[in-house]
Amino acid sequence: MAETPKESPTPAQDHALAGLRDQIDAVDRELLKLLNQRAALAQAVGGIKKQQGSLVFRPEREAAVIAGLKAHNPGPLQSDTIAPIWREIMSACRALETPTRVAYLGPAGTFSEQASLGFFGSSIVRVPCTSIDEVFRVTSAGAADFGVVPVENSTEGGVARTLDLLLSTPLFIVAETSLFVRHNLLRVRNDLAEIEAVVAHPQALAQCQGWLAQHLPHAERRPVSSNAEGARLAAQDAKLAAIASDRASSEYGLHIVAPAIQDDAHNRTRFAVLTQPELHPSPRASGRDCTSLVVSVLNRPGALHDLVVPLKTHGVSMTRFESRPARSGGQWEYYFYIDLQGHPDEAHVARALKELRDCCAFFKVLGTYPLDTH
Ligand SMILES: C=C(O[C@@H]1C=C(C(=O)O)C=C[C@H]1O)C(=O)O
Repeated sequence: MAETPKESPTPAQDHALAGLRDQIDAVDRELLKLLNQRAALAQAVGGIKKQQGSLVFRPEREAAVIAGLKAHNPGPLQSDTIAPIWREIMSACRALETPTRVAYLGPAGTFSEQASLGFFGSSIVRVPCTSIDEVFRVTSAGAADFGVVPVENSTEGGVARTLDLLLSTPLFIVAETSLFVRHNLLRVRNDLAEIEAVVAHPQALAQCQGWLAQHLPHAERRPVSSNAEGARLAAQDAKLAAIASDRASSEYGLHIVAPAIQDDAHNRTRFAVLTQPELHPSPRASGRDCTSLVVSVLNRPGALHDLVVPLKTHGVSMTRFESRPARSGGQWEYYFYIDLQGHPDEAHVARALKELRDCCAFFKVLGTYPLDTH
């Protein structure tokens, strides 16, 4: 189709443009001055924290900063853009207090990396790991200050390995973050012919199974440790196709043969931010908090009903309830992963938790933290 010929700019328009850009330059210089003022204040906060021996990162404070700005945003900036902008600003301020080391499932280009950078901003020390187990190990050993692990996906449900490790390690959750997960079919060639195998993380294969069954019914599904690892392999072998992010396509120089092939258009993954309890105090109440628990009950009639009674009595909402086998020698016993709305510093939540603890054979608080601020 022929392009509509554009009018050439008039001298008046050119003059107006130059004037507006001069104003933008002046605003940018003012912003830079203010950002440096902010950074100096954060450094001063860092000095006090050092004297107190307390940690730099305060997820509840950062959540409150973002919520406050969103509530007072006069526009025209859209509210959704406030969180990513301020996460970067706070990341740069935090880095002046101390470097933050963040472990996640790598290599470069994974959704875990994207979630980590989205949450902590880009002024961090990246610690990519080869498995979810390694993220837990590295964080437990103190080689990273925080670990970021996928907990659940809106299509596929809980990430079994994360749930099992949350139960058995002392790390606790200090924050959550979620990510829109858009999977693409990536390949060296830009077509669907002669694909022998699709290589991806088992979660990604599962999230795209409808599309794969329709378009590549005969290709083998080959699970690998991460989608980025799949992309790396596909970059070396034209018979392979990977399922991975836009970022991975540029990282490994692959064509996006088919974009957005996930079966659910609103596919999201929720990640937990973990740390060692002795290093980091549990976040204080922010007003919009989640408390995650894992419990088990004795196998007797009405046990599950008894679990929810304290929540109903004290008006505490349960936002998630998920079971995992307890691996108790084929006894059909379960651990229940429960998310509650609220913080134990709130009296009604504390009362509900106490009564809940009394009716459980096993009870562990995995963490209490501010809800995700998009
Ligand atoms: C400056 C602080 O330290 C960090 C940086 C923050 C910021 O830049 O606003 C907020 C919370 C902390 O993660 C603070 O605790 O206030």
